[in-house]
Amino acid sequence: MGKPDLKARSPWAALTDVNRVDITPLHEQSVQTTMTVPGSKSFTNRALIIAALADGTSELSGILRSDDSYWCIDALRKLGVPIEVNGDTVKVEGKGGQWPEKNAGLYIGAAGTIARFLPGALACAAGGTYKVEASKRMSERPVQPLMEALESLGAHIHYEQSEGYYPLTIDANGLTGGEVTISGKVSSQFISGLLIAGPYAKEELRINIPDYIVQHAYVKITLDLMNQFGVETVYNDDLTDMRVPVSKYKGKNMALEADASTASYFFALAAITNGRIRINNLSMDTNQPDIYMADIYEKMGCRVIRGEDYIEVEGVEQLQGGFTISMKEMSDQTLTLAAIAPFADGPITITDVEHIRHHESDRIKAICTELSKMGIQVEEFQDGLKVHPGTPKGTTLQSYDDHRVAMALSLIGTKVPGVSIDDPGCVSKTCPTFYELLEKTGVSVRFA
Ligand SMILES: O=C(O)C1=C[C@@H](OP(=O)(O)O)[C@@H](O)[C@H](O)C1
Ligand SMILES: C=C(OP(=O)(O)O)C(=O)O
Repeated sequence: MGKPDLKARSPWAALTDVNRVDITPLHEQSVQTTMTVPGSKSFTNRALIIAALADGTSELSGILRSDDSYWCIDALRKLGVPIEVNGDTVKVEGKGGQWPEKNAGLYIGAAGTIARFLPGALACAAGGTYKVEASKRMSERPVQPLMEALESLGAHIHYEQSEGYYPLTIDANGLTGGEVTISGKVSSQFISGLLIAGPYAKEELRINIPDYIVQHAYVKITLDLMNQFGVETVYNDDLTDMRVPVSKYKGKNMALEADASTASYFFALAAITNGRIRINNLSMDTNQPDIYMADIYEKMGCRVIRGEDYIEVEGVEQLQGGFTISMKEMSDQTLTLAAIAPFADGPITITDVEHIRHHESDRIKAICTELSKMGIQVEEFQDGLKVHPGTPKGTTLQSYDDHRVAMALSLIGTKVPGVSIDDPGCVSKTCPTFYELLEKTGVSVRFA
């Protein structure tokens, strides 16, 4: 296990000095809570970049305060965009598609959203030289298909170390527009990155996807947000053909959605502890794909109430397994499902998620290793895994500097004694308050 990349932890991180968290199971009492979860990472970083590109000022409320959004704000400020932060509200003074700072060095931490959304936004400006550095892991994650697409639209990109990877330098000299073909098999974020820059190209941008898009809902989130900021795109149902007109975003005040991915850990907690959790700042009325974990908890025997402005999950005595499921469309939740799978009454097989081997860690390998350490029988496939029922044995687990590994494994600690997780601070990538929220549900956590 490599050391965590602490440089990527921002001033909004928590627990950076903490080596380990010990989690105590709930025993007799079950979780019965109503709560709210922080803002969506996906909405926050899209809205920040679009607001910075816009004409006029935007006030965004309900932003996520985490490493990923901190580094996004930091990069935009270094580009000369005035951003005022007040709690979870930000005011962004848009610069109309040009960056006031013509020469800047940017650091984007471990954020896939910035790594894939910012390059197009930089390249579409009329001038400027921008060196962009990322965390160690983000510098190993793929970006080449996006960079090649941008180069085909006239962008000048220079790799500082390895061809196709961060760090890299972008010499902004505008994007031509016209037709571009890009695969959606590795990351939907490449496509969102092209779309966000699209209105500032010299001609209409037409994006063709020759295969399919992993997690296409995130592309829909991008298209909808562009529309809300005043840019009307045209696209077909499966999002394989999209057109972006030459246009400009208009500044807008907006309340951002809460994070459905974060919510899912708490629904999972209710599911495995036969408890009940209501989250009252989320509903099914969202494009965030992870909201459909509600359907999976239901399939496993939980009771789900889909309210107009809340979602509630109530667990059962015995969760049901014995199914195979493609998690392609909500692959961030692969780890959550894998972590609760041992508590089901039959094996659960997860397929179609090979791309998560390129996320914050090789997530398939990480979860198989850690579940095996606890004595759970797991079969690892190139594109997924099969988890058999069993009682995990408590031990010290690794988080692989991956927020979702830490959050998913923490769930197991609420059920069985002796679970400790190294470097729990990695949750700050998307949810620095995760352990605080967990404690509020009644789970006891101790930091060492
Ligand atoms: O666009 C987004 O906000 C995201 C897209 C997805 O990435 P990939 O399409 O790269 O899997 C998802 O995993 C990530 O957490 C957020
Ligand atoms: C894959 C993830 O993040 P990123 O935005 O860095 O791709 C994630 O949050 O699970």
